[in-house]
Amino acid sequence: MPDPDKIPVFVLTGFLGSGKTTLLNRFLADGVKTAVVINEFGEIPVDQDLLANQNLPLTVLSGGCLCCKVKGALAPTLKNLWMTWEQAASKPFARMIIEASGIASPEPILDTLLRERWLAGRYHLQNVITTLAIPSAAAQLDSFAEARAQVAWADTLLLTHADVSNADQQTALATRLQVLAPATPRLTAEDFHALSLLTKAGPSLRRLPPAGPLPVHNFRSISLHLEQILPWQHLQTLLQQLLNRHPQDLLRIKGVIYLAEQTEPMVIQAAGTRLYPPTPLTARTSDDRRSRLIFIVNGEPTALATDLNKAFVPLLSRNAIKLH
Ligand SMILES: Nc1nc2c(ncn2[C@@H]2O[C@H](COP(=O)(O)OP(=O)(O)OP(=O)(O)O)[C@@H](O)[C@H]2O)c(=O)[nH]1
Repeated sequence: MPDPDKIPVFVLTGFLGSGKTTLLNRFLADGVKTAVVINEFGEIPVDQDLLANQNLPLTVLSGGCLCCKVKGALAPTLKNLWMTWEQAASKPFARMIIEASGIASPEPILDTLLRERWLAGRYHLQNVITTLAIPSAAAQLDSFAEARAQVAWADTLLLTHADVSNADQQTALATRLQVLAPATPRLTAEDFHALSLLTKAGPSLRRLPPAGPLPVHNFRSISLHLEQILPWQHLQTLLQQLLNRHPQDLLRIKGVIYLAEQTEPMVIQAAGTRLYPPTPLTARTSDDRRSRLIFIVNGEPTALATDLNKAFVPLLSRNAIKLH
């Protein structure tokens, strides 16, 4: 049974664009006071702007993964949050949700939560939930060790994008999961029970992740600030051309953009070669009218960087493209 004196922690993991932030918003809608830690690989964080509820203790750790470059930031973050919690007469949160970056391997995160004595005495790791986008997950599991680790360490697998998947994709994913995690419960994100994951007790015994060197990723991110305000059709054409020219290496695009035809900022997202239509931002932490875009790339992004320069440099202020 979870210890009532410890704060329950939920780790939300899953490959790039698989629906973690979407699910986080659904979880937060239950109104339980929640501290949220969001980890983003890109240098310009976007996810915090996508949260419908901006009125919560939120920490964003960006510019690397919690499993490697920013692993060291997790323990102090959780310690500070606990101190705030302990000193407050009215408790600011009753649970914590950590959203890992889409390319994070979960082991180092679990290692921090389970092996750091001070933390393990105050926080209880309740559930590790891994999202998998049905149309793309089988190929990601074949290509990326990080995706396989996310499945291997999950307490629950949550299948997303069922509405845009077909029977072949569902079978391909089910076949992979039967090999990688045959005993791990699977839910679809639409399933009513997905929402009850935050009240369900986690496993009574946990494997400890093996102590070892931190993972080395083969991913890069490119971020850019766009000062010129474009019509959507123009930007859409530029982005779709990049996605079509780099189907293997360009894994994810996301950003907050300003468009000629809209007064409010918009969110754009692409995962795989799918570019989603822009959606208005309901909440925004700042409003500087500068669009920002993040591209996450597998391998050295030389060819993509060249194409990005060709497409965007005429529209940018000097040195606005950063490789990370
Ligand atoms: N059609 C469909 N779209 C979805 C579903 N879940 C999420 N999306 C969309 O997929 C895109 C990516 O979703 P996110 O929730 O941002 O994914 P993420 O895992 O947080 O992405 P990263 O943090 O970049 O790894 C967004 O445009 C979502 O609106 C789903 O079940 N069906």
